[in-house]
Parts: sequence; C-alpha cells; structure tokens
Amino acid sequence: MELKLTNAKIITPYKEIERGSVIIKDGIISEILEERTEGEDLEGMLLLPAFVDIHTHGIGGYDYTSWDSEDDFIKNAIGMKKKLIQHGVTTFLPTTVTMPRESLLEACKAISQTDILGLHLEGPYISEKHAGAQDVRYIRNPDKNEVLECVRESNNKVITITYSPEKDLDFIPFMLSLGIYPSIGHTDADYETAVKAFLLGASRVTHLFNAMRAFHHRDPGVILASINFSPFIEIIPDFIHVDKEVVRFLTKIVDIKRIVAVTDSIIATDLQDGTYTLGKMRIRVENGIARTEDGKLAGSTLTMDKAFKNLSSIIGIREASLICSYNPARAIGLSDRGIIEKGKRADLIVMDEKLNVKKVFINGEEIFSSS
Ligand SMILES: CC(=O)N[C@@H]1[C@@H](O)[C@H](O)[C@@H](COP(=O)(O)O)O[C@@H]1O
Repeated sequence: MELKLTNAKIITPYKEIERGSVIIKDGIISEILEERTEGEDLEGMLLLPAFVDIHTHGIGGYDYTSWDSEDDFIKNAIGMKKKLIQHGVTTFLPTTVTMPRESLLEACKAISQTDILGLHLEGPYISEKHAGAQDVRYIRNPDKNEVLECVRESNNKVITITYSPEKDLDFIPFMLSLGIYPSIGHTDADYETAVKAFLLGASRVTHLFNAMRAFHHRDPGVILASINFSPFIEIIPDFIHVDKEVVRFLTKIVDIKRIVAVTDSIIATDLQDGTYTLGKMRIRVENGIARTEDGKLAGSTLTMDKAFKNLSSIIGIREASLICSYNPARAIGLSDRGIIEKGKRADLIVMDEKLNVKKVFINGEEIFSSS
C-alpha cells in the first residue's frame, strides 16, 4: 500500500522542507522529496512526526490510576488511546500511581490484553517525603518479587519504573536486567546518591524539579545530578509545573536531545473544571490546574499538542518536535519512530499554522481528522 502526502511543510531535525512530499509504503516512510508530487495535497500545512507521551495518567474521563476491576484498566487504557490520538499522540505509556499490590498487578495484567506498548509504573517505590499528589499509604520499599510479578502479569510490558534511588541503589541493575528503563523521581536523593544512580544506569529523571529534593547551592541534590548526568530529562511544559523561564533556561544549559516532554496528564484533561480523583485521592481542578485538597499540584491537564505549542513559542518548531517525539521515543528505546526519516514508521501528524492537529496517521493510515 502506498500513500503520498504532498505540498507540506515537512519538519525534520535537519531542515524544514517547504512544499515537499513524503511517500509511504506499507506503513514506512520510503522517500522524502523536496518538491510537490501527485498525492494528498496538504496545502502547505505542517507535517511532523507524531507525539510520544511516556508519562500520562489519564485524559477525557479515562485514567490508569484508579482500580476497581481488571476490565476497568483495559477500558481505561483503550479510552486513553482514543483521546490521545486526537492530540497527535500515537505512542504512549499509561502511567500508574502508588497503589496496593493486587491493583498494581491488575494494571499490569490488563495492559497485556491490549495492543498498547506498555506501562510506566510511577511508584510505588518512592520517597514519602516527596510523594506529592501520590497516596503515601501505598508507598513501599523496592520489591524485586513484586516487579518480577508485574513483568510476568504484563507479559513484559513494564517499560519504565520511576523510583527513589535512596531506597535501594541495587534496584537499578535489577531493573536493567529485566529490560526496564529506571527513572529517578519522587525522590529525596542527595547529589552523590543521584549521581551514583545515573552511573549505575538510570536513564531518566521523572519530571525534573517536581516532587524532588529542591536545589540549593550547598546541597545541589538530584536536580543538579540530573542536569549533569541523566541521559534523558523529563519536563512538564505546561508553564505551571515549571516556570516558562526555567524551561527556557533548561533548553539553554542541556543538549536539546536529552529533554523529553511529558504531560503527566490526569483524568480531567479535556474536561471541565471540577472534582476528580487521582488514585483514591480527591483532586480539584480550577482553571485547568489540578490540586490535591491540601493544595499540592496533582498532575496536569496538559495535552501534547499544547506542550508542543508552548515549547515552540520559546525554542522553535524543530527543537520542540525533538522534545515531543524523537527524544521520548529514544528514552524508551524506540528507534523506529519520532522522526520523519526514510525507513521509519509513518506515525505522522498534520498541523495548521496555528499548530492545531488536523490529521493523524499511524503506520501510514489516517486514523484521525479534525474536519
Ligand atoms: C501524578 C504526580 O505525582 N504528579 C506530580 C505531583 O505529585 C506533584 O505534587 C507536582 C508538583 O510538585 P512540586 O510541588 O514539587 O513542584 O508535580 C506533579 O504534578
């Protein structure tokens, strides 16, 4: 099967091609032309790699943090997938929060019964001190047997685990031996402990700045350790979790290809302000900002297209595209997507000049159109 998308402004890390064409064969990009050809006319709109969100708890009334029955998790994962596609996300990891063992295993089992890539387990092995909006009742020490069961129940779909390294540094080689990407987050790690974690192979920091020991010039902690040593750095670019100028500063001091946009979105995303839940915690959303009853930020209502818009406003479209597509894909070992390049999956989005998502393709097949 062949598809030709033409008359598009094609965004690649190397250059922007005005009025170019992308030829797709059997779901794979087979050619990129710097000229128009016959095919589907995109009328000068932007053609970008689709977004990858490796940290999303929910959207549009669906979420992966509340538990009742196994079917619930399946229904929620599939619901999330449908909603996320409308925002240009074609690869995502439903993300858990701290929860009882049985529920965690249900969450893992459920994902094995879907065609979704896999899970991000955010917790339960996190710091009580930096639980943020997560329920401290379900925090526990790193538990190898539990992780082995999660891997088994999920059919090897535990992609990454956010954990607190001061609880047990040996947990990093253990996760690596299972093919899991260890990420450092919700942590009180000091500089030395966090550097050790990255040297042992932790490959990411979870939402830098949020829910971790604060930076101090005589106690630089996990924040400076991440800036110096973490291969990948998650950031929530809603300009609420982290001030816009701090996000801009981060893009100046670290290599752009290490930064990974995540939404950390919750069930209320795309819905009205009101009262919702994150796990069993009650959350209030006001003006799109989610908080726990005691006022802590509780995830976001950010979508990836909005994250992309925000980042584009400070660093431009090409760099924003790396941060929203290519880098998150590589952060979880996916080298087949996240970039418009010959031989890669044709997971693509078309955006108008205001950066609204107009069309979404997965494997070269149109699966969403806004008109
Ligand atoms: C789902 C989740 O856990 N999200 C965290 C939240 O726990 C934390 O409270 C907040 C702000 O953290 P901060 O007050 O340290 O910046 O960041 C994220 O929203």
